[in-house]
Amino acid sequence: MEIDKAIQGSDDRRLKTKYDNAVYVIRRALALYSTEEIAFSFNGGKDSTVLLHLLRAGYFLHNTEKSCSNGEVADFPIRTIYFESSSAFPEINSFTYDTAKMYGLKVDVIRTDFKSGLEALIKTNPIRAIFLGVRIGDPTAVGQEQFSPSSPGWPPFMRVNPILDWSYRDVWAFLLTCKVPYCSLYDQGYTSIGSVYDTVPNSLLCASNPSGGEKFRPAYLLSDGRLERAGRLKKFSSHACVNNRAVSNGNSIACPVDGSTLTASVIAVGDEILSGTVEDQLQLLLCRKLHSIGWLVSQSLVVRNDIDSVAEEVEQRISSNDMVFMYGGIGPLHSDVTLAGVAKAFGVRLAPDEEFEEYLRHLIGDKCTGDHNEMALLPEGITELLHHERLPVPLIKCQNVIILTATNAAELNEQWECLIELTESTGLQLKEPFVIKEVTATTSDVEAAQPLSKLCLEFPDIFIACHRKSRYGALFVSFKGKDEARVDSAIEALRKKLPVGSMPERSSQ
Ligand SMILES: Cc1cc2nc3c(=O)[nH]c(=O)nc-3n(C[C@H](O)[C@H](O)[C@H](O)COP(=O)(O)O)c2cc1C
Ligand SMILES: Nc1ncnc2c1ncn2[C@@H]1O[C@H](COP(=O)(O)OP(=O)(O)OP(=O)(O)O)[C@@H](O)[C@H]1O
Ligand SMILES: [Mg+2]
Repeated sequence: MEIDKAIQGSDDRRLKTKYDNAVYVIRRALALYSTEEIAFSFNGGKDSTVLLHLLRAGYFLHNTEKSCSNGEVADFPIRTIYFESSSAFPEINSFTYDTAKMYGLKVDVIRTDFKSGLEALIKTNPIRAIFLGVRIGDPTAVGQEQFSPSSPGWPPFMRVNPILDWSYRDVWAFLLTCKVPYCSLYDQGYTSIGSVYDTVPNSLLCASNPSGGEKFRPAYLLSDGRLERAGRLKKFSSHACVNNRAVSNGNSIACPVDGSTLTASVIAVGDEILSGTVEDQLQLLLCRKLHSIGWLVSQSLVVRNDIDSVAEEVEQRISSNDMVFMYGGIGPLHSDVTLAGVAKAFGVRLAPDEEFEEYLRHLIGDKCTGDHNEMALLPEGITELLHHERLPVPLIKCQNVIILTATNAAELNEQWECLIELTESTGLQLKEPFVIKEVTATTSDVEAAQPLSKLCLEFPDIFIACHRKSRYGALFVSFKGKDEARVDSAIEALRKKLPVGSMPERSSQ
């Protein structure tokens, strides 16, 4: 068996020990469960690629011992499951499918979230154990051992983690020693791969090339494996090279943001806003409030009152922002799906929260019905109640999602003030506010275009945005930055670049 031969022929003693231990775990599992009862969770990532070859070797060794046969593993009979997502890198997708073909894997492609996918799989198949490429150091490895039952709230199965104790270096030693194919992204500086929204090449592998562009060295050259997730930082992080895919996919801002700038997304839930029957005033107010505490708003959007739509947006925004603010869709009505959407995004269920129920009972009193109790269902295990004496009911925080119950500007002002007073428990750090200044210019867009482009290059730390209130009226140029003197310098620099007299006065602050 080529994998076993490659390892036995290597003089890397540490690798041999890791290999032997992993194969031992695999053979224990193969002895405990029948082939029909096990599955292999494969996603084309480096860790699951290592696991694939360990399983092939382990399966072969297990069988040769039983039957004394001697040969290659032609087909791999263990059911392979792949959770395909539209936000996966195309390279990951094609590698997964190519690998499946090359090694004769029987792949079940699942297009739902992990939990419901596994629920359906287990309902229709006798699966009792699933092999995963989880390693110590992965956020999901917390509390896991080589054999760990699935978490409470998940369908019942045994998680088998043969490479739990492998280091980043072990993974690359194995892949390179065995000379097996791996996803091409790892040769382009990616060191751990999530979705296109939260993954960029690891800046520690960034090497400038003579033509001035950026080039990334291959993943196996990362010397400190503890930094393998450095490319899984937020979109606007200073660690991420600007010219990367996650940024270019998501946002066209020239990115005048340093690593310390905190970013937020605002999500309103409301069919009534989307159908144009109600004007959303909270969005504007919330964006202003966030800027006033020095936060950058990276997206503000409205989604339908539909659990999956909410979950999809929340899932995307939580990984690329420091905080997500939500409003709308809270309560006992059929359309109040915000909390269910948040729970789904985090992969947890809604569960009764006694403390919250108590608050509601105080507020609603005897009128408490079954429906009202439904309001006390909160995302399990991730919810924190934000108490403030001026709030009749605490606000809900689920990890980095804050759910506001305000329905108008006055209520939002009140809830915001409470949040500001609660910064210690909310994580809502107060930063130096942005200074925003706006000027008008009487130039045409054609005249203004080039000077403005140059200005953006000269002032990369200032956001410069333009709009017109009427097609033939003045051009409004706004300047946003943390340093007022820099904002003023940018305004003066624009004045010098435009024809004399075309920037008459400062219109507002
Ligand atoms: C086959 C399989 C089983 C899983 N079992 C559990 C589980 O028992 N408990 C849990 O909290 N998460 C479970 N997860 C979810 C993972 O812990 C994790 O959220 C997922 O791999 C995404 O990781 P990422 O956010 O780093 O991409 C499972 C995932 C898969 C693919
Ligand atoms: N979409 C998915 N489909 C099937 N299995 C998955 C999926 N995502 C994660 N897994 C399982 O979880 C394991 C851990 O995922 P993780 O992202 O940490 O590792 P990886 O994708 O193999 O490598 P990398 O760290 O380079 O991304 C995988 O090895 C795989 O077993
Ligand atoms: Mg991965």
